[in-house]
Amino acid sequence: MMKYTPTSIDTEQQVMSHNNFLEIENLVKSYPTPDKSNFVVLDGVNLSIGEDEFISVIGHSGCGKSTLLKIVAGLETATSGSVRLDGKEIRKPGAERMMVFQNYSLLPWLTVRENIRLAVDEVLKNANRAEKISIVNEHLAMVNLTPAADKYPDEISGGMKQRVGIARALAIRPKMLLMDEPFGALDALTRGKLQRQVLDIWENNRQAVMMITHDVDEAIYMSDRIVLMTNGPAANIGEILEVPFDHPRDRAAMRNSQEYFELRNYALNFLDRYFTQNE
Ligand SMILES: Nc1ncnc2c1ncn2[C@@H]1O[C@H](COP(=O)(O)OP(=O)(O)OP(=O)(O)O)[C@@H](O)[C@H]1O
Repeated sequence: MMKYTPTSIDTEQQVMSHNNFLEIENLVKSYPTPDKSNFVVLDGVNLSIGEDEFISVIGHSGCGKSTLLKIVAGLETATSGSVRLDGKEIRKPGAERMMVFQNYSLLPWLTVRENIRLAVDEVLKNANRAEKISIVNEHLAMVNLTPAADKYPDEISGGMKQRVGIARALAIRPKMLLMDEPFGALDALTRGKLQRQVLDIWENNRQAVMMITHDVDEAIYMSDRIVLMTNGPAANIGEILEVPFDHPRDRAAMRNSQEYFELRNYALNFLDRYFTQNE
């Protein structure tokens, strides 16, 4: 039987081998503790992501995945090391990096359309009224929400709310999309549909994506590479797995392949190994 072999286990090599749109170098994040020592969350993370690459980050709870994503978003600052997007050091949030959260974070007093429009107004200050209307309509249609455009968040389902969050992030045309367990709160059926929808959008208009997930199948289906984190504290990148399937992807065909089976087992074994180590 064939066995999945990662193309490169050496993360230093990964930094060199991909086009460096997002570059994370020797990233350390620690928090001061009451006894005046430091709690080290991330300890020397090196990763680079291409401008049209979809990356997933998987690791056990508390290892620092959200912290890593928040530093890239500019919502947290690094203790040391550097994070650059397109050559520019990231120091604060910016419209070129949009975040999609697990808990939707929509404004309940605004309709679906108004939630998207608010972001467009904030960021695309030079667009005129007609352009803004057309951008909002285009992105409503992209996530199949045109019929629900005038509803309020509490009148729509979780899957629909997440589609609003995705449309809102994409409408301001970011260079990079950051997603923190975007499908985590959804039932399996809705999750599958939304994964397909996001992948369709991305396959038609590729951009850099960094997505946190707990789901190995989701990571394989959607991403080009899977970053496996070691357990915290002082977490790091354990391995980076290349996903050997071309886009557009056919989930059923992938699932039936030997390569899928081997990659999936490889990732699950990695996570099991780290889980049992710290039990
Ligand atoms: N502001 C903070 N102050 C102190 N410690 C923090 C702070 N934010 C996060 N941490 C700690 O950093 C570690 C990593 O947290 P983080 O939320 O990044 O993990 P995660 O991998 O995203 O977890 P999960 O999968 O459960 O969401 C945890 O031990 C957490 O308690």
